[in-house]
Amino acid sequence: MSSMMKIERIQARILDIPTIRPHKFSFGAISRQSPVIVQLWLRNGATGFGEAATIGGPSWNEESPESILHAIESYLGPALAGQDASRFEALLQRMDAVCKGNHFAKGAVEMAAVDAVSRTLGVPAWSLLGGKVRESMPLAWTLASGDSAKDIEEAEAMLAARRHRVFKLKIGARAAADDIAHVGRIARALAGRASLTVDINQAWDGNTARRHLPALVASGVTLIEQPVARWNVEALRALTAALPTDALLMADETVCSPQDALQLAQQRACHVFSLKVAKHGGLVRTRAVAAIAEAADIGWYGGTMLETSLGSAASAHVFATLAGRDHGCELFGPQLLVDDIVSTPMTLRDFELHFPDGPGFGVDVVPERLDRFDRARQGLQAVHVDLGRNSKAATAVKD
Ligand SMILES: O=C(O)C[C@H]1C=CC(=O)O1
Ligand SMILES: [Mn+2]
Repeated sequence: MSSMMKIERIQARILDIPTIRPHKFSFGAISRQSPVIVQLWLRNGATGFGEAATIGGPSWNEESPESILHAIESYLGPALAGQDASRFEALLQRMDAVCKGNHFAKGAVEMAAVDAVSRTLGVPAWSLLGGKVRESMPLAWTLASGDSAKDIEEAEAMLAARRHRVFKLKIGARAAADDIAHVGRIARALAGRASLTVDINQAWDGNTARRHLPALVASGVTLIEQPVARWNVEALRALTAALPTDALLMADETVCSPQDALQLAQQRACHVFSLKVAKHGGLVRTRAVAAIAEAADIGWYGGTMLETSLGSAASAHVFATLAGRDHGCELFGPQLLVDDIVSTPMTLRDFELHFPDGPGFGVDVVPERLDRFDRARQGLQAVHVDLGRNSKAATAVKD
């Protein structure tokens, strides 16, 4: 069997898919996503797909669609040619030997290998990842238009359609007092009908966070994500210790490797990990980070890098297998994009995302859609985050 599972070829390409509206972060706004889609062929004729999405080029962390494509084409793909695709850990070790870091790129390749092997065996990917313990999860939606009235209108529509009742607000681009007022307006409008979380995406220093987190909790926010820089574990520790008991502090950018997870656990520097397949470097390593969460009595959240239905379904497969205490998920990337690359996306019903079964990740990529959004075919340039007039970077230049 294993010679049948040998990797014949790996190909990657960048897609550019517009978002349904600008999505604003503390560091700028995006109006398109540029996922890298990997296709992997086995000698047995089976094929699998993987995805790595970044946000605003390399604005979220060091990796960009271009760096991911380059790492796969020049290093990871050649290192894996002829290898047994079913030996996932061995593939990771080989990729680590030829390429330091580059977790997003490795994650996309490993995802394609898991898909191809699952399809060869005719089984769902979750069965190779430990077996599933859940069929669905509550699905959050991010309100990030930058305008309180528009965000409230959007939330009302989501509630009426029974799609989402957990809303994550992206803050940190404006003065903290303006953000607190924005969160307060939305909290009052949705009181008793929805829960609210905020993601500051590293925008605050420790003192700003210490001063403003109590007001966020007082207005009803129950989960606070990455308020300070990813290196600032000491501030995360102090904020976690001081947070009123109604709310939890969640690490995102700080928790990538199992070693990051262990450090946060040892220092009790958060209550929850946001798990994301891309930043952990694949499905297998997502499980390694989740194991540390469980052992340390830290909760987990099913995070997203705003992937298409492909990367979202792959994430759903690993989230389906995890033990420990979960705090819902945010695999809403497909709903934020104007179009999709699979024939039938995952089902969203009664505020829950229903996880697909297999074979593979249980979603089928439509080749013509890949062609339609292919950056090379569209002749588009690299995506840049829009620094806009609200951003600190733009203000700093003006000042
Ligand atoms: O969590 C992030 O930092 C990235 C992403 C996830 C949801 C969203 O709106 O942005
Ligand atoms: Mn985040």
